[in-house]
Amino acid sequence: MSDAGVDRETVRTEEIAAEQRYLNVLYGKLDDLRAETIQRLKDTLRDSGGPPQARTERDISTRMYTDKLTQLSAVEHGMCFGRLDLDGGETFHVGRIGLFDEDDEYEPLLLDWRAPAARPFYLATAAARDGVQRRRHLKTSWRKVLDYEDEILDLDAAEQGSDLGLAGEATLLARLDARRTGQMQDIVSTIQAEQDRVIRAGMNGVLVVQGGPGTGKTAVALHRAAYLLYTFREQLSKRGVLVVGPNPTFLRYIGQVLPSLGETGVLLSTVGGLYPGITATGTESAQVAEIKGRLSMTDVLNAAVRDRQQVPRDHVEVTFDREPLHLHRKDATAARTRARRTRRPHNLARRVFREEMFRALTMQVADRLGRELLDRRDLDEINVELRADPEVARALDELWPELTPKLLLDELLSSPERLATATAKVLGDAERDALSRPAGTPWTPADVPLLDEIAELLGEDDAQERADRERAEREELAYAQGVLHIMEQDEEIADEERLRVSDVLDAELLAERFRTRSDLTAAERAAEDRTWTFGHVIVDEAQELSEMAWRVLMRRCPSRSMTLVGDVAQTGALGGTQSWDQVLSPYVQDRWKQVELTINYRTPAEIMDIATDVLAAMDTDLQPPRSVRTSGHQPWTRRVPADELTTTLPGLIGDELREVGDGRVAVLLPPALLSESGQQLAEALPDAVIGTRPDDLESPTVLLTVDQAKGLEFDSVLVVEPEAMAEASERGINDLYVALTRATQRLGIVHSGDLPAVLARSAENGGAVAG
Ligand SMILES: Nc1ncnc2c1ncn2[C@@H]1O[C@H](COP(=O)(O)OP(=O)(O)OP(=O)(O)O)[C@@H](O)[C@H]1O
Repeated sequence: MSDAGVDRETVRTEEIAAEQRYLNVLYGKLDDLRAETIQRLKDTLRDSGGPPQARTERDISTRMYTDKLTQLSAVEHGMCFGRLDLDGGETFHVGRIGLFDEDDEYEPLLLDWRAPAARPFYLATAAARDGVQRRRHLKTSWRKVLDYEDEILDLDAAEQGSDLGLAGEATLLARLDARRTGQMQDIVSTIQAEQDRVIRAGMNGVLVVQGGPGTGKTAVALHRAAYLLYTFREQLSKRGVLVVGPNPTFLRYIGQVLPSLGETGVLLSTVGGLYPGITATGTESAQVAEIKGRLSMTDVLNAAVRDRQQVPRDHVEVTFDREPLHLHRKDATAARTRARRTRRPHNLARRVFREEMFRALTMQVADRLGRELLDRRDLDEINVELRADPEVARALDELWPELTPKLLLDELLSSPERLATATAKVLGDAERDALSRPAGTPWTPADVPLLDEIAELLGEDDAQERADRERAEREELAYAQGVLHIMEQDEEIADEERLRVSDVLDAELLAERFRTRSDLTAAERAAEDRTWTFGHVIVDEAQELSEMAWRVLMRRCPSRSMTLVGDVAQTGALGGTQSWDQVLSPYVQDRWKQVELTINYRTPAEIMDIATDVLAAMDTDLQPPRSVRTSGHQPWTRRVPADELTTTLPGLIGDELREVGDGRVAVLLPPALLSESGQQLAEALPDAVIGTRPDDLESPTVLLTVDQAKGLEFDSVLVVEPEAMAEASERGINDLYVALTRATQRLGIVHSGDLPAVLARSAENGGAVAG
């Protein structure tokens, strides 16, 4: 090594040692904070009894300290990842949380990445330094500093910088090249400038983030949730943030990102998961889901509800007081008109209908007895008796029943007559018949927006339910208090010296007993309450949502403080979005803002070249995102006779598995082929699964449809029968684009017929290499 080389090495070793000393101080601080929080939690848990107010405060403290502990544990790995050296000689370290020095007037030891002062770490460039001289990315493993990357922001650097304007390029590329684990990782240490602007955008109004595949939309959406909770804590901790993803597998994939960012005030859900008490496990064709997603379903549901407000053809006869009593068409029609005129939802207007009917029936009975002989009190008595009569009640229920959303929708879809009446003005015969299904069929995700809509049309007479809930809460509270009391009596637990972390874990479990009460986070409460409104709503893969799904989300967010991320070139759902304007204008007219992400962090340039041809074949003026890197692997194609596909694929997949080592391989198949041959393929390979459950992504090989792979990524991807994929639906070409852009390293295309014309370049470039 030359002298200069030796010098550089010495400097590097010294710098690493200095950073290590600093990190030791930070971790010492972290340990102190943990110990202090554990102690406070112990004190809170030991303290029991007292008036309800004191208990409520204790519940809140328990939650607060438990949350804090979770947060302090989540930051252990990679707590400090960067440093900024400013013009005046000042330096700041940046990390996953903020730490302060109490002994030095609370000087910051570590800046939380979300704090305004940390912003130059993401935004400063050589051309716009913002007072920054040097940005340093630290490479650490747990508490150990391994290395660092420095960027000197001066004019020379400005001239030499890459045209993508990347910050911390080496650190970024190392992260992007890493093997995938089946779980998304946070990007706090390498957020890029265009992403930072989205993450830190103001909270008012609707922000649409349009970006091609791999531009970090999901990552940005999640970091934005964390940023908003940090910055607008007061506002958001009361109402919570809702993050909506396309399916449970995707939620599982992103589920770990937020806790590691230290946030718990967020509800992650699909639209299908937003109706409390329902797990939408049913499946149906894309065509049926599309029909259910149309805005015109509001007319169908309105008609379905009105259809449950009947009048007799002439009259209905019941026996009251051993005499016949008639519910006349004329009276019922008048009662129905009055009830409908109130414009109240069905279950609340029902009261008006019944009042009117009881009044008419009272008069009928009075006439029978001789009305002139009766006074007010007699009439009241008759009215009370009529109300108590089961036969009268049954007859009135026939005319205007109390309904639940589930009952109404199940009875609507399983009754050809009801369906025909409700859809008469809206659907043709074929579409109507497509909706028909047997009673008790499991709920599908597309049913959920319908149930939500019906819940609005029916209204809830929930007085009884609320009373029951409050009683149950009181009982649980009493139970938990009892347990705490027993703990307190226990000498061992009361002995401070003997309490250790394991005791606190038990206590955490105990605190779970308080779940349904005051210590619930906004997100937890929201999950149990259909009418909850959120402080902010973030929607990922927003292009997939139907018009009916948008109505659900808009109901959950009357303030319209929303971030919608998506890519209209990737829309797969038949009822999904082609234009953001079309989706949003009914709710906010033109009062929404769009920003674009342009850099692709996932798909290497070799693969993106091919995907770009597919994008160009779509009817869109969208630009493809620019890849930050090449992988050195040309995509390959392989033609295999159709009847040899299932026997040849295992060998091809095996080759890819060897290439990616401990990484992940995804095989993307057209839905028909997956259901036909998926089982046989999965059995022919070790550790291969058909991806139906959320944790299947952690398997080395997973077989999926494009729809299931949306939003996900893998080290290597095999796209099987691209022609069938492109022709499977109206949006097939979009699906093909999605399929091609899932790989972080390698792409193979396996086909039995001719390659679709849009993929001609893949055969030219990579050629038929495999096998
Ligand atoms: N600034 C960054 N630093 C490190 N990794 C990043 C950065 N931005 C994005 N990534 C990584 O790039 C990959 C793609 O990101 P993400 O899934 O968020 O993209 P997307 O736009 O949602 O893609 P798609 O539209 O295809 O679903 C992920 O592995 C993500 O961690």
